[in-house]
Amino acid sequence: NDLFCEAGIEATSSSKILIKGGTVVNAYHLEVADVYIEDGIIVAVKPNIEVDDDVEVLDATGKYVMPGGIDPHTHLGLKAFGTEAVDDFVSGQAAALAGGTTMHIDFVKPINGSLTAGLEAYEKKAKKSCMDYGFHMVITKWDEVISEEMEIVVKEKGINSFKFFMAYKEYQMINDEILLEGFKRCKSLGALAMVHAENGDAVFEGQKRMIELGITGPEGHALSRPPLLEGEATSRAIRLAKFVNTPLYVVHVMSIDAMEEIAEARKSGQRVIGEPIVSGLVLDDSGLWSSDFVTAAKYVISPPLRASGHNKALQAALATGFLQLVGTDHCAFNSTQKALGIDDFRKIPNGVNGIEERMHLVWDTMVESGQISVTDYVRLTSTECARIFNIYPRKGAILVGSDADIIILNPNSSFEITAKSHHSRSDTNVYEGWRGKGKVEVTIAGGRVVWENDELKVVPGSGKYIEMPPFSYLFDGIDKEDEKYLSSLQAPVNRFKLST
Ligand SMILES: NC(=O)NCCC(=O)O
Ligand SMILES: [Zn+2]
Ligand SMILES: [Zn+2]
Repeated sequence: NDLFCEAGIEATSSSKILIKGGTVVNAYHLEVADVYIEDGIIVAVKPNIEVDDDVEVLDATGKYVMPGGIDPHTHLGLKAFGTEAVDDFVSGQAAALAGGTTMHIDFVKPINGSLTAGLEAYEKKAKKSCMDYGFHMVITKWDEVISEEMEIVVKEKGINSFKFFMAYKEYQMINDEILLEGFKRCKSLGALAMVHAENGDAVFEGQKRMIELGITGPEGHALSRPPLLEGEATSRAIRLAKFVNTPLYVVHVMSIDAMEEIAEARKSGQRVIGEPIVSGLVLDDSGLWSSDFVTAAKYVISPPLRASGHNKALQAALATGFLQLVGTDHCAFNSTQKALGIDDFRKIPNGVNGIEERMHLVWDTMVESGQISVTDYVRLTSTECARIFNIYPRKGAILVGSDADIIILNPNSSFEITAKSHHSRSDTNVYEGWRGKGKVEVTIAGGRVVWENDELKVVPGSGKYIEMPPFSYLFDGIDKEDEKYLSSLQAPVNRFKLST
């Protein structure tokens, strides 16, 4: 549970690795094959590869060899809620690697609205990275400077997504006018618009209502922002994205209400991506009612965990294609930080852990239970994220030429989650005591074995910043839809023009 990266424990493994005899799984195909890696790149995937003695050989017989997980939604070292998240790019990444995630995409928070200032700060935070990472950018205000900065970060800094908060009225909520401006700018740059979808004005009202009733404990958090407020904002964002005709990504889908809005939009042909997070998939709101404040407060996240039933519906939507990939929203605070809200739930820092647990919990809950196939697992935890953020097949695949970010998962082995044994700096874990089947026994990141025999061997500074180019597949054909729309307006445009 120490800081492995800071301790400077060097990876000992060779730059040439052969993974022998495992079942190699990609998003739409699996086969028994060997995987040969040299200098961080996969150079061969086929049966019976012969190698020299200087090659490290890992036996994967009876195990799955899969692309490392990609977590599309993390907040490492986030400064918010009057404090700073405990997991930074050192401990958060150590945790990720121990859980089979080899890349994450973190949200850059602007400084006084400035994107470039925010990005500089995050570049510093990420310097000691021991795994690959990318950035999304948050938009907190709107003017010509921000609009120009958006172009710079897309064209020069490798960022292809922007998030808009429809909640957090006191900090960073934007209104519909800014949402529209932002969506238009995203579209012109080929960048993906993302939303935290809750009606922030109504949440503010709901919070006042709870405080007036004397409900100050963690349960007040969930009671003040019910699913209908998530459904309303999701529906509004979807409709505004349709009006602009740009793709939309809804982060942390926590309720049936939001999920059904996404499903309806997708059924009508709209390009909307829905990202459930692992806490929303496997937990419910019951923990918020614990009589012990530390226990209850650890479950505070926005949008909140919902009543039992929402989680099962989100799992079903993920299994059947209405939702597309799984994130974590990893934003860990320890119990002393959560205690900032001991007298008022509005002051409890929002966020839960998950970066280390996601791969195991999705396996246990979705594959082990029989809801999805092993190939689906790879698609939902890795490949689809790489496609959406336009880095496939460099990431998200075990193909010749792909980065050697690989896990070996033993389906017959088991795992247990505890705050004592996890690698996060948090003193609590929202999945405390969870036991399940399917264990990530080996993690290879950037061609090095970084997790093996329950031990981390990571190299600070070895993680690379992954530039993500604009105009992912989600933008294909958007121009044709625009042309259709414009030609449908020809008749009214010409209606009162005199014929010459
Ligand atoms: N989700 C949450 O409660 N904390 C992190 C910030 C956000 O994603 O809203
Ligand atoms: Zn959020
Ligand atoms: Zn988040």
